[in-house]
Amino acid sequence: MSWLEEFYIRISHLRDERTQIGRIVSAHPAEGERYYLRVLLNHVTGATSFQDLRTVNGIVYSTFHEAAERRGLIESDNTINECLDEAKVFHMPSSLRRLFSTILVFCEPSNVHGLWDRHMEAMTEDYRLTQMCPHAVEQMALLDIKNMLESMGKDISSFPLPEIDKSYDALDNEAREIIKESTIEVDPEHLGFSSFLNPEQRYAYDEILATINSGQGGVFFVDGPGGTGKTYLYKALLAKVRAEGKIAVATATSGVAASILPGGRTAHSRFKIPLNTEDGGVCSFTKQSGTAKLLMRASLIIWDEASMTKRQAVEALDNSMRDIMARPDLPFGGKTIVFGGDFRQVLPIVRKGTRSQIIDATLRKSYLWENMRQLRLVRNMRAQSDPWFVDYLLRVGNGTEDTMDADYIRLPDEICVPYTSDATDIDKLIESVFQMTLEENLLDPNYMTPRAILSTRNEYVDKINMKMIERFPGEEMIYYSFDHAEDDPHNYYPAEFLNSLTHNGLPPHILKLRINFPIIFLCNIDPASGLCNGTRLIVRGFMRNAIDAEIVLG
Ligand SMILES: Nc1ncnc2c1ncn2[C@@H]1O[C@H](COP(=O)(O)OP(=O)(O)OP(=O)(O)O)[C@@H](O)[C@H]1O
Repeated sequence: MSWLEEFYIRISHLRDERTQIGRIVSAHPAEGERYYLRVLLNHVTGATSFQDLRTVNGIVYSTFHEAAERRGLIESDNTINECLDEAKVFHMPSSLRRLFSTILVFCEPSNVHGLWDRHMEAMTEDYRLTQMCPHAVEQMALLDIKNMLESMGKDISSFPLPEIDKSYDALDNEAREIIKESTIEVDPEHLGFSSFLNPEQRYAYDEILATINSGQGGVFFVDGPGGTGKTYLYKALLAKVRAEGKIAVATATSGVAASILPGGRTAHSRFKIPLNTEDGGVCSFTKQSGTAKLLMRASLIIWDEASMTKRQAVEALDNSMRDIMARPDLPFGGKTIVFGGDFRQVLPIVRKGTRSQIIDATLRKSYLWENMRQLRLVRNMRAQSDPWFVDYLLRVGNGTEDTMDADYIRLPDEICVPYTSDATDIDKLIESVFQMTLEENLLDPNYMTPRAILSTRNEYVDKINMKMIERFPGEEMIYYSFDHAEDDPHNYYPAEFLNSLTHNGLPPHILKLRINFPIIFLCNIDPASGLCNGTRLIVRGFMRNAIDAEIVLG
C-alpha cells in the first residue's frame, strides 16, 4: 500500500465514521510529497479530494509541494526574490534600497550577489535619470545602502556586494558619523521650548548647560514620573546645544523612545554595547573608530529610559569613555552625560530573575549612582486636566496606594470593564475601547492609533487580534510562518507543535491582515528611521511576500 493510499484510507475511514480528525499521522520533511500533503491537510479546510488540496486560487498544481509553497505554508527558494519583485510594484527605488538593506540584515539571504544583480536595475532607477555612467550609478546605490546598513548597525563590507570605489565615497567612516550628527536639523519649535520650562525643568536645563559650558563635565540623572516633561527637557537641551554648532548625542534604551528624540538611536546600537554585558565589560567600538571620535567630540550625551537598562550596560559605556578620553579617574572620562528615567516604570529584564536580582541589575545599584547629580521633575505636564488620576498613578508608582491581599490594588470602577466569565467579555472590552460598530472609526488612523488593548500573554493577544480582525471590514490576507526545528533528524518537533508556540517578538503562525488594519512592529529594524519595536502602522496594501504599511505613530 502506498503512502497516498494509506492517507486516503485513513481520511475516508474517518469521514465514514463522521469523526473529526484529531491528529494526522506524522510525516518527516525528508519524505517529500507525503510531508507536503500533511502540511496541506493541517491548513486547508473543506477539501474533498487530493485535487482540491492541490488547488490554490483556482490553479491546480501538479504536486503538493508546489501547492503548499503557493499557499505560503513552506518557504520557497525564491521568497526573497519574490518579495523584492512584488515591492517594485509599489515602492520607489529609495524604498527598494531600504528593503534590500533590511533583507541583508534580517533574512540572511544565501546569494547576496545574485540578489543584487537581479534587482539592481529597479533599485537604481532614480540615479539613472541623472547619471549616464553605469559604474557611477552602481556606486551611488551602494553608498546609499552602505549608509542604511550603518544606521542598522552593520558594515557593508561584511556582505559580498561589489566593492565601494573610494573615489565615490568622499567621506570616510569617521567623518561620516561626525558629519551625520552635526548636521541634524534643529526644530525651531524645540528651540522655543526653553521659554516654557516649568521651574524644575528650568533648574535642570540651566545646571546641565552650565556644566557643558564649564567644560568640566558632569553626570546627571533626570528623575521624573511619567508625564513630568523629561522628553520635553531633552528636546530643549538638544536643540540649544546643536544650534550652537556643538555635537549632542541622543539615545534611549528602547527604540520607540529613541525615535521620539531628534537624531535619536538606541543606546545599544549607538554605543555598540554587547548584548550580554558582565561586570567590568566594555563597549565594542575601538579607539580609532568613528563612534569613539564622535563621543570624544560630543558636548552632551543623553540616555533616556536608563532606569530600564541593566547597570552593566551603563558601566560598559563608562569604562570605554574613561579609556577613549584617557581620563581613567573621571566618570565617563569627564563628559557631560544626562541619564533619565523613572524607576516606578519598567525595570531591567532579568530572565527568571528574583526581585533582588532585578533590583541588583538597576542603575541605582551601580558604583556610578552616587556620583550622579539628581534632577527631580515633579509636575505632571501630561495629565493636568485630571489631577486625581495623576495623583493616583503617583501613589501606585511610589507604593503608597492601599493594597489588598498584600500586592493587589483596587482600580477605580470608572476605568474598569467588569469581568463576568461570560464568553462575550472580550467583545465588551473591544467594544468599550474601539466602538467597532462605527465603520468610520475603524478607517480613521487618528481614531485607532491612540487606543490599544494590552495583555499579559502572547496567546491572549493572538485571540483578541483574531476577534478584532473578524470585525474589521475590507480585503483579507493570511500569512503563515514556516517553522522547523534545527538539528531535529527524528522530527521530534512536528511543524504543528512549533506553529502553536507564541514566542516573544514573533507574530502568530497564522497572521490575518486587512487593509487599514493597525499593526505594530515587533523588532528594532532601523530606529533612526522610525522602524522599531513598538512603531504603529496602518496596512495600506499587501502581496504574497511584502506588506505595504504606513507609519502612524512611533
Ligand atoms: N514645560 C512644558 N510646557 C508645556 N508642555 C509641556 C512642558 N513639559 C512637558 N510638556 C508636555 O507634557 C507632555 C508630557 O511630557 P513628556 O513626554 O516630556 O514627559 P515624560 O516625562 O518624558 O513622560 P514619559 O516618562 O511618559 O515618557 C508632553 O505632551 C509635553 O509636550
